[in-house]
Amino acid sequence: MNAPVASLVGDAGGKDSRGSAAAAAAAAAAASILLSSAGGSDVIRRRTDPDLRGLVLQHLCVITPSGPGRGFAGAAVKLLATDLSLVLEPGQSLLVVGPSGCGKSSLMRAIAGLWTAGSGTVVLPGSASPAARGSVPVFFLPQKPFMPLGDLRTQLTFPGAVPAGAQGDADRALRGARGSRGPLPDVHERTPLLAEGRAPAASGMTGGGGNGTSGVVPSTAASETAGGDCTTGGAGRLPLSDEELLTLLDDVCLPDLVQRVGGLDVELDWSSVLSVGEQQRVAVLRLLAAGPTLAFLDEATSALDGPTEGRLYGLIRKRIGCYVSVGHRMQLLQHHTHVLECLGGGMWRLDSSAEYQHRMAIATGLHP
Ligand SMILES: Nc1ncnc2c1ncn2[C@@H]1O[C@H](COP(=O)(O)OP(=O)(O)OP(=O)(O)O)[C@@H](O)[C@H]1O
Repeated sequence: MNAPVASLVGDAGGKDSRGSAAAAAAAAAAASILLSSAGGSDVIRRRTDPDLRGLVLQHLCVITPSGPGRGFAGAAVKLLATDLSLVLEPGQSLLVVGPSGCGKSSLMRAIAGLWTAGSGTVVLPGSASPAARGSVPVFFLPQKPFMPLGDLRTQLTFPGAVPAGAQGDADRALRGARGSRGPLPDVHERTPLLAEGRAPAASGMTGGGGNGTSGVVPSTAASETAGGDCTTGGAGRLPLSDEELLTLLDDVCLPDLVQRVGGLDVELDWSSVLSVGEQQRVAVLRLLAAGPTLAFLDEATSALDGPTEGRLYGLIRKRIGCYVSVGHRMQLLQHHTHVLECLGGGMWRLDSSAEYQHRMAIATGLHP
């Protein structure tokens, strides 16, 4: 890999689009390209790099799906993000914020490889080799965790290690999660990453402008199981000993769960017997157990009280090198280094957490 970029970098496709008027014009132009080409053959291109420890987005555009069997019947294509480029380095974390329905989850899913409509390039960490054990490149936590059939141990270790050569199973699971919509495309060719060596970020970059239409999910994308947590191929650190599981349960504020349900081997209907907040804590345990290079958390702690959410994010911050979250609570800011604000109509703004808080304080009159 090329020399690391010093800090998270956002740009708007090389254009000077910091001014909101310029950005708005770029987004409007992009929208007209997008809307006229919706249903065409453009796709979000995706690559993996075994040396990458973070995330690279290049000119990413995300739109709502269109065409037969996709999206909402008769609904117009909606621009969710335009011309978003950034580099997330190890130790950096991104909080995606914005009004309800502006496209935060869709953007996250597009980046993770679970959403197909758009254009641009996403580069994700990959396994060093198919047989490599000890690291899961990418892990995705949805708001509502998937609780598979099985005993408590199965819940805690889901989705478990992906054995070498089992990518076909992951692909099948992904295809099932996507509603069997056509074949999974091939992995795009590898090209040198971070080759541009972007300059350190100027603060408060805004964006908009780009093109793209419908999509692609390569076999190296994060695989999802029935809408639940997902990982990319490669083996995780599982299986875990009972002692390790008990320690992790303690970590995620479920110290008495094993005792309460009657043991690790007890089988119950877990989505009924555990509250949503408990299920979210189980999902965070899975994340900590897997120890991925890069994690995506889509409102994954939304059902938790503030102190518990803070404690879990404290652990994530310490143990997961790089992560992207969608969330609404201001307290999440302290657990992320940068903020991507979705402004609607595909527009966005990228700030450091401190800059974002400063702006918010001024906007709400809390700061002179
Ligand atoms: N499969 C789909 N087909 C077409 N449009 C969709 C699809 N899924 C979501 N959308 C639309 O995309 C837009 C963005 O949805 P998304 O869930 O990404 O928003 P969000 O910002 O995460 O919202 P919230 O904060 O309420 O969770 C919404 O208008 C939604 O209706």
